[in-house]
Amino acid sequence: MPPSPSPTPSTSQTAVAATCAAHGLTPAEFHALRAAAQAAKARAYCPYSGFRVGAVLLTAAGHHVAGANVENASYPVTTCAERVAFGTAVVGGHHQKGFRAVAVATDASAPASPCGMCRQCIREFCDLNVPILMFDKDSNYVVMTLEELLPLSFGPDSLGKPDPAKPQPENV
Ligand SMILES: O=c1ccn([C@H]2C[C@H](O)[C@@H](CO)O2)c(=O)[nH]1
Repeated sequence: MPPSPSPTPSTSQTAVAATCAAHGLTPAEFHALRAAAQAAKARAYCPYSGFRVGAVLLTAAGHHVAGANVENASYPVTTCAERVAFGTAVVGGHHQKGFRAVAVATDASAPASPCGMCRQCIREFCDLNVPILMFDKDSNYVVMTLEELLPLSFGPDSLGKPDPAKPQPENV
């Protein structure tokens, strides 16, 4: 069963500790991801929607890779924060060692979850048990795994391809 979509108040340290224990994060990592996603949100280029989104990836090595949504006058050209972050991670050479978490922050009054296209992008680079941390304007949060957000997903294994998250010469 997916966890309740009801957000957990940011002030609940007990809940944060339980969330972290369930997903292999420390509370310090959790709060650092929240702060980094909120900082990335401030960098959004969103003159059309005014809806700021920040996304931060926690790499296996413990680095943060940030993204924010980048809109365009031709609306469909817009790139979501999550996909900006993954593109940056690929250019930085982070993608083949895997990611431990994805954090997303918005100014919405309830935690917003990644769009379908971004869920599929996350699926390309993350294991199904990777936690997606979603923060609202008050730092209340919901955490769900990729598998909970994208059940019965289509990925590299569906094509009979090797897992790109594992270091392999042909993926370099
Ligand atoms: O997962 C999502 C969903 C939407 N957006 C952005 C795209 C657009 O700039 C704005 C409104 O849809 O939010 C993201 O960055 N990530």
